[in-house]
Amino acid sequence: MADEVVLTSLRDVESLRFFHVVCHRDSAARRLGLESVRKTFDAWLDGYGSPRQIYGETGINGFQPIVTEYLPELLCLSIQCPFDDVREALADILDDVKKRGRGLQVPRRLEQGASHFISEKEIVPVDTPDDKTRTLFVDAFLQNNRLEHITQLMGYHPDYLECFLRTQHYLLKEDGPLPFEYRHYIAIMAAGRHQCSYLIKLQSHEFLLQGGDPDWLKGLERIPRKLKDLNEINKILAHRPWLITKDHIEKLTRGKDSWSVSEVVHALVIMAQFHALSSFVFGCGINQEVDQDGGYTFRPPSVSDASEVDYSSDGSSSGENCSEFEGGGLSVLMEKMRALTEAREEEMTQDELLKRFQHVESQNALITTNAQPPSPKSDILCYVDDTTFQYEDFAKRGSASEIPTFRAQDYSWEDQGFSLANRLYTDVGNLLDEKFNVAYNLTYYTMGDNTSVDTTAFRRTIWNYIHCMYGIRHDDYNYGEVNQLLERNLKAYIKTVTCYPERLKKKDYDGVMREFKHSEKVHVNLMLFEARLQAELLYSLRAVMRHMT
Ligand SMILES: CC(C)C[C@H](N)C(=O)O
Repeated sequence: MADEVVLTSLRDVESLRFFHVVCHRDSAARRLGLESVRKTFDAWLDGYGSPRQIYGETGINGFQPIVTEYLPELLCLSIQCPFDDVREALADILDDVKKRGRGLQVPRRLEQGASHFISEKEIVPVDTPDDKTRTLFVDAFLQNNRLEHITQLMGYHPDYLECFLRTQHYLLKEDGPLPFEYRHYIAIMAAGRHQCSYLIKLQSHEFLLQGGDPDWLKGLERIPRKLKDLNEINKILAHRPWLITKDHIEKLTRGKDSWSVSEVVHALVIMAQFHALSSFVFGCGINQEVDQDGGYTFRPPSVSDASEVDYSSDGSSSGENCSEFEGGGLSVLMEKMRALTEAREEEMTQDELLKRFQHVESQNALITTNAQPPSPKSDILCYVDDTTFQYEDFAKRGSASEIPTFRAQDYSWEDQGFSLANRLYTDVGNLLDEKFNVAYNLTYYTMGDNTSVDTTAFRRTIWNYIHCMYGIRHDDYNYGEVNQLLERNLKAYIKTVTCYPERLKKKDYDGVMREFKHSEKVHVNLMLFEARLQAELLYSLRAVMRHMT
C-alpha cells in the first residue's frame, strides 16, 4: 500500500499522460503498431524522455501513437481508439502493466457515449462505414488528438462537419492575427459566459499545449490587461449584442498595448463561435469527454452501474414515433408548410410585414424559461465576471428609439460582414460564409419518417426566429410564418438553447420535435448555432465598420 501510486485525481499525477492512438486499418500495421505501442509505453513508464520525443521516435507508417501532454493517462486507450484490433492490443498492455504491479489504479470510462440525450447506439459510431464521415473523424482525431464528442455528434451531417472542422482549425491553429495561447484563452472566456465547462476544459488543455502560462488558468485576475480588456465586449456580445457600439471597438484599439483592428476581429469571431458552440453543446446534451470529471470512474464495474451508466434513459424515451404532438403533429406541420409555399404570391405592404415582426418579437418576450440558472462552480466562475448579466428580451430593451431594430438589408452578412471580415482577417469570411451557407441550405428532404418533403419554410423560419430574438429583421420575410410553423414548446426550446443554453434539461430536448429523428434535432441545433453566430457577427462587425469610417 505504502509505495503504491494511487490516482486520486487524474490531474494530480503529473508524470502520467494521456495516450491516444490512431491507426489506419491495415493488417500489417497491427503487428508493427503493437510492438511500437509496447515500446512507447515501457519507455514512458521508465521515465524516458518527454512525450514529444516519444512521439517523434515511434511514428510508424500507418500506425502512429500520439502522446499528448497534460492529459491523464490510459483512460483513453479503451475508447478513443476507433479500431477494435488496436483497442484489444492496448487492453492487453494495460493488463500487463497492472500485473507488473506498478500500482496504477486505472480509471474506467463511464459508458455513456457522446450525448446524454441520445443513446449511444443511435449516434454515428466512430468506426462508421460511411467513407466521408469516417475520413472526417480520422482527420479530426489527428487535428485534436481526440475525437471530440461534438465532432461525433456532427457526424450525422458530414457536409456541415467538414466546414465546421475547417473553420475551427483555421480560427485556433492556423496563421492569424492572434497568438495561439490568446485564442484558446478567449475561447475559455467565451464559454465561461454560458458556464460551459465542457468547452472550458477542452480549451484549457489546448491552451497549455500551446505553451500558455498555467497561472492564467487560475482566472481573470492572472491574465494580462490586454486580454482582460475583452471582458466587457465578450459579455455584451454573448447576451445582448445589440448594445455593441463603435465605442467598444475604439476603447480596445486605443492607447498603449492595445488591440489592432485585425486582432479585434479575430477575437470577435472566436468569441461568437464559442458562445454559439456552447449553445450546441447544451442543446444536444454533449457529455464530458472521457478525461473530464464525470467522464470516468475509478470504481470497478458493478451491478448498480446501470444507473450511473445510462442516464440517457430516464424513463422518458425520446419517442421517435410518439404520436401526441402538441399542435397536431408532423402531418399538420407539413400541411402548413405546403400551404405557405403555395400561398407565397400574396403581396403584403412593408408596414404589414413590420407589424408582424414586432408581434413575433413581443410574443417572444412572453416566453420565459422556468428553469433557474445552475449555480456556477468556482472553476468556471474564475473566468466570468458579472454573472448576472444575461440575455434580456430585445423587445424589452427600454428606449426603442435609441436601439432600433437591426435591418438586415442595411447591413447584411453577404454584402458587408463577409468582406469586412475577409479584409481584416484573411479568408475568415470565406470560411464562415461557407459554413453559414451549408447550415442554412442543408436538407435531405425528409421530416421524421416522411420523404420528398420541401422543408425550406420550416428551416427559414427557425433561422429568422433566432435573428428576431436579437432584434434582426429580414424585410423580405413574412414573420406570420413563425406562429404557423413553430409551436410554443419549440419556440421555448429555441429560446433556451440560444439565449440560456446552460438551463436546458433533457426533458426539454425530449419534449420537442417528438416525431423528428435525433439527426434532425441535431440539425436544428446546427441552425441555432449558425444563426446565433451570424447575429453576433452582424452586430460586432457593424461596430467595427463604424469605427473604421
Ligand atoms: C430539421 C429537419 C426537419 C430538416 C429535414 N430533415 C430536412 O432534410 O430538411
